[in-house]
Amino acid sequence: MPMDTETKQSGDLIFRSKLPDIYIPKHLPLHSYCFENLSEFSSRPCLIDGANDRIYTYAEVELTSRKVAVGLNKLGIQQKDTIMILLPNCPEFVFAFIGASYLGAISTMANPLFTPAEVVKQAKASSAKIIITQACFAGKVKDYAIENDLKVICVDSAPEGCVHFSELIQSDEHEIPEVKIQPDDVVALPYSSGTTGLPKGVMLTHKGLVTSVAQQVDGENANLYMHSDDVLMCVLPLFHIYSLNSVLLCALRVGAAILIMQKFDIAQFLELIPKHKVTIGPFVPPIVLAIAKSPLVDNYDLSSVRTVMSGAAPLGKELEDAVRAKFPNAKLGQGYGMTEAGPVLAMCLAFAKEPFDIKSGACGTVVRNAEMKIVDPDTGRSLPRNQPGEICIRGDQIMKGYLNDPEATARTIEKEGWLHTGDIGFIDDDDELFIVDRLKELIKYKGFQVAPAELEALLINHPDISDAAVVPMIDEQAGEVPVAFVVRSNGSTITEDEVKDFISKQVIFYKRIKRVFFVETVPKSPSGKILRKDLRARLAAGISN
Ligand SMILES: CC(C)(COP(=O)(O)OP(=O)(O)OC[C@H]1O[C@@H](n2cnc3c(N)ncnc32)[C@H](O)[C@@H]1OP(=O)(O)O)[C@@H](O)C(=O)NCCC(=O)NCCSC(=O)/C=C/c1ccc(O)cc1
Repeated sequence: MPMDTETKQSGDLIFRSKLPDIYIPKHLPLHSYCFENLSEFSSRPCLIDGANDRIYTYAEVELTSRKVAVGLNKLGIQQKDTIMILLPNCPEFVFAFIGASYLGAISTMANPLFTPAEVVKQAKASSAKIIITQACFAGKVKDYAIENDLKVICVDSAPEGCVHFSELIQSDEHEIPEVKIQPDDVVALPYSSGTTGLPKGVMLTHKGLVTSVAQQVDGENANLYMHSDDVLMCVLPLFHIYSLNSVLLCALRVGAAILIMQKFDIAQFLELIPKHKVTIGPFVPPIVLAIAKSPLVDNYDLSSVRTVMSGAAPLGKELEDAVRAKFPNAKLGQGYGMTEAGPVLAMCLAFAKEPFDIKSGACGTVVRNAEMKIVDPDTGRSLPRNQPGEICIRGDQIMKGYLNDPEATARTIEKEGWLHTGDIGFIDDDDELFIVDRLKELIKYKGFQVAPAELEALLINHPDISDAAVVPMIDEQAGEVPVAFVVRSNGSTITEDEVKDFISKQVIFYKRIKRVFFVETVPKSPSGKILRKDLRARLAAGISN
């Protein structure tokens, strides 16, 4: 009998999953939870390095992670300390993350393609005590490490002043210090700008990540069914929570193999799928687009894939239909996540062990053991089915808060525990969630976050710019790209290219400004807030410079 998925609670209309709640062992530290059933698959492949076909079994991954925990501890890392993982996808990423968890330490992850200033900002804000990276990126943190007496560990070779990762693995795993990890202790600290402002450290706890993974893959009728015969394509970067949670942690929990790709390359990607009989593909729309458009696809047998999931940005119906034809045996659907939400709010129920019918365009149904409501952004009142409003979520999986920023935390999570997403959507009669708009100012380039406030702060630093506003512009390849409305200082003749170059030098590629529109003033509310909606409307109406 279907559960009642809609209830009223102190005036709020609350939506729940069609799947019943389950027991979640949220008292366990994350590593203990992930490896709880290890004995069932210890000799099976855990990590497959796509670059060289090297396979690490579950037993090896667990042992190496414990050795790394000891190695980190010998370098001074203790419970509650933070390490920075500045790596592309590679086995060492996994050893470092799980190793830190064993110590009760925290991992903050950053994109290795960040500029030195971007990396240092995060290292400073998170108080990272060690930075783990590749030799080619070590130069980005060299000065900061010397000034602050930090160790830099390189996974491939050890340039002068750096420690080689292999030294960590030489430790005796029995020397792990005894630590008492509390469910509310932080284990991961990704950075996200949330609904407004600059990137902030998102405190994800052991309990939060255990709950999120369980909501996806635990239970008799798992929402995102996967098992130890599955092979997951891990091409999305582990330094973002999507891949870290829905690929790595979910796979570890069920004993599936994780096929690691360091960088997306369509030819190599298509070759690896039949070679390793990939069964589950967690993707983002630009990858789906590449598959739909590539003439190479027809040369490869993609019949091993049974699940294609898209998340992190909206997937249009046409694209969904176009890619469906490329995977003859796959179910296609979407998941909806946000770093602050732990990250998964909704997951496609066609991925359940006993699947439900779904509609294309939906981004799933709220996960089990959680509550969702849709509120009117003006009145705060909760709305019934089929009426769009701000999506809010409550449950043990959401973040503990933003690091050292109680005000931003209070703006995002209400006292009653509801996390506001800044996304506008509605729930239909079949409990499926559809996202229709965004309240928050965030720009998403291929699923990567761009915080307008960050670029605006850089722009107004230029002496020839007196004011600036950054908003998203629709782009076929990237989904959205950042564009700037700029007010020149008195007498300045600064050009579009000069503005673009000024920013390009300071930010990672996906934050580069693609267009500059010079204006007399930036529209603002009486309280000084940039009226981004007006600027987006001007773009939609086809502004010309
Ligand atoms: C794989 C993508 C889709 C495409 O990559 P690409 O084809 O290399 O294109 P890019 O535009 O990213 O990169 C292009 C540039 O970067 C360079 N590049 C690129 N990787 C390299 C490299 N490893 N070395 C060196 N140069 C490089 C590349 O050469 C090129 O440089 P240039 O020519 O100068 O522009 C890439 O954009 C990507 O990984 N996007 C996804 C980001 C992502 O994971 N976001 C998740 C945020 S968290 C979230 O929203 C959670 C949602 C969620 C939803 C559901 C859930 O279940 C759970 C969670």
